[in-house]
Amino acid sequence: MAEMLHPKLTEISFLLNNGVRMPAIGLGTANPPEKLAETKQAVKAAVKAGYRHIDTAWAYGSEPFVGEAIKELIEEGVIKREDLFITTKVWPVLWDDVDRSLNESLKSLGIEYVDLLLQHWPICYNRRNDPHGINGLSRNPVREDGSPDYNESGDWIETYKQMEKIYSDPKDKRVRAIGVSNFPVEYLERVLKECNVKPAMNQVEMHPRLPQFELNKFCHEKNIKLTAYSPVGSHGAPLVDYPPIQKMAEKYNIATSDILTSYHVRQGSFVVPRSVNSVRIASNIEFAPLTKEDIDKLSDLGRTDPKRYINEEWNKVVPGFTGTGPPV
Ligand SMILES: NC(=O)C1=CN([C@@H]2O[C@H](COP(=O)(O)OP(=O)(O)OC[C@H]3O[C@@H](n4cnc5c(N)ncnc54)[C@H](OP(=O)(O)O)[C@@H]3O)[C@@H](O)[C@H]2O)C=CC1
Ligand SMILES: O=C1O[C@H](CO)[C@@H](O)[C@@H]1O
Repeated sequence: MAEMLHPKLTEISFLLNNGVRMPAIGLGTANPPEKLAETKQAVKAAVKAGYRHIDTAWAYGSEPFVGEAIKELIEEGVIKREDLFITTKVWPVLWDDVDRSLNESLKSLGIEYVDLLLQHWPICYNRRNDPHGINGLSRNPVREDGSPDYNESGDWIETYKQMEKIYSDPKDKRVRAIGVSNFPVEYLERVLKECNVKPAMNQVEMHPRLPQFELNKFCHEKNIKLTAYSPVGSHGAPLVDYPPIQKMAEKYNIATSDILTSYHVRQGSFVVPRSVNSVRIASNIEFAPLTKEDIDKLSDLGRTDPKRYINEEWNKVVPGFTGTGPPV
């Protein structure tokens, strides 16, 4: 029997609810401090391997390196700015100053617009100066007793309202689409009720051990796309060594990481694996034609062995974004 030909994940894209086209797979850039500078060569390797979508954030400290890579790729004639899809995010220390956040991101990235701007977390922090922080601000401010320094009178919806104002101004060309990240269903419902622009995206931790059944159902019904972060289990890629997923990879004669990326794209979602290793960057884009039964089997791990990898102290105020996640 002739072998089936499949596209690479980098050749697949989906439309957002405002008509903007977004490549299905992007390179994650939340690199640890000791690997931050490697972001530049990672982005260049990714683009040369076919990626056209880069996921970054004000809070990552990786924007200047993403910017250097974009500049060189354009100068080398590899791509034009409009060939790339750049996502960045507003961190909760700038919850009430989206204009500043966006301008700092654009400056660091060396570009005039981003393709997608996300509210990173529905949280309001107080601003504290920190010369070692991001643009002089502490990323995760804490009080004397070590607890997160939330702004108790702040309302997280203010961030989204400022984002939609920028997006809706016909003279302001700085963002092509807006969305959110780490939003549970009840928070999305509030946005839909109180705001005018429907979020195009909700970026959340998602993989077979955290399949986000409820969010998938809600977002599908409302035409809000999902992006899966930490698709291989974040630092050290623990899901790549997870036996049930390895078994699925053997069936398809493909790398385990490709099962983990294809799992989302096969369901119409976006995925942003991170790597600074050019071999892994290029190998994470093979497409596995998973059947509905295979996807159901993988998602069942979210019932039998649920696990959340991004589980930080300050996430705990967001319902469903702590512990092993929402009940399934
Ligand atoms: N909105 C949000 O709140 C969040 C968004 N994100 C976004 O999602 C991206 C991805 O999530 P992240 O948490 O970084 O974790 P990932 O699940 O992408 O895992 C990254 C780790 O996996 C390793 N890795 C990647 N591919 C392979 C492979 N094929 N085989 C073995 N190891 C591999 C990398 O190491 P190496 O570099 O050595 O290859 C790195 O240690 C982030 O970079 C960021 O852009 C992430 C967390 C939260
Ligand atoms: O986007 C993010 O990345 C870090 C973890 O890598 C997390 O704190 C934040 O939500």
